[in-house]
Amino acid sequence: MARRYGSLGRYVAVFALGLSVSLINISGPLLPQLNIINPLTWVGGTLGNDLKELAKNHQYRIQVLSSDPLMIYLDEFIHPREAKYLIELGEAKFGPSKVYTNPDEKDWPSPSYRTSDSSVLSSRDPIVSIIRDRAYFVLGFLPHVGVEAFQLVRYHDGDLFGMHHDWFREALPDGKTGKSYNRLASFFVYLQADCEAGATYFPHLPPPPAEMMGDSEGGSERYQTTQNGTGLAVMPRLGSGLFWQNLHPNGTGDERTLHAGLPITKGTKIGMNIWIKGRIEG
Ligand SMILES: O=C(O)CCC(=O)C(=O)O
Ligand SMILES: [Fe+2]
Repeated sequence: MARRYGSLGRYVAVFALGLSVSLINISGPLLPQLNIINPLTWVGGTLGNDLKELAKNHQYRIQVLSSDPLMIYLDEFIHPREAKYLIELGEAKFGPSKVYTNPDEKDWPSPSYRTSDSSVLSSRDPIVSIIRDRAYFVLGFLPHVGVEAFQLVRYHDGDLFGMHHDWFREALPDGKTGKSYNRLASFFVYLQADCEAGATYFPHLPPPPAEMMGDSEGGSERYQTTQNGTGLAVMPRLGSGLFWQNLHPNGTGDERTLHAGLPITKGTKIGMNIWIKGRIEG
């Protein structure tokens, strides 16, 4: 008996050795597909968690630029690493930006009115989701019913987006609920600002007061006005941007939120829109 078990043991040992040799043989070519044991994937995963931690703990500052309409400067709202990540997320999906035609703007759209490219980001992405929560925190007590998918907009040399409102003349049906909504508020944040000019310009907003322009915080790097001192021009700065309210409390669009992305004269500017949905009764 003992000898029979002994020889069986030898068979098992030889079989096990053969199996492990064949595993060694196949593990080479298969390695890149096996996420758990591929060291490169593992390092990538670690970096992802690291970015999530960074995103969850990110701090920013705010500054009120106007109370009516509500306009808030978001100082370093997005970390440069988050910005890089979001651009990479949208990179492959850029296509010519669309323009919604409003009935009262008769000569829309002309090809030179909006020359940028746009890309919609996946709402399921974990970093997008952390930033969405950050935006919701800013909204605080403002009643809202959701957020559109984040939209990147990219400008190269000479590109622009002419004067427009972010709100719609006619409320839109919400894809999920079918109920009408309009864009209650907008976040517009610069994810890349390697450009000259290209301010976001609001002709009906108050210009920055002179004392803010020369302040120790570098006010003039953030905001400017036109030569004749009308309107507010917010300069592209990586990670910073604006939050403003588009609708009056009764749900109608605020005409004073008219704005444009002025042409950039050199380089690349990438911004990200986060549009907040407000419920429209009826
Ligand atoms: O590019 C800008 O500065 C503004 C962009 C904008 O207003 C928009 O995408 O709705
Ligand atoms: Fe806009």
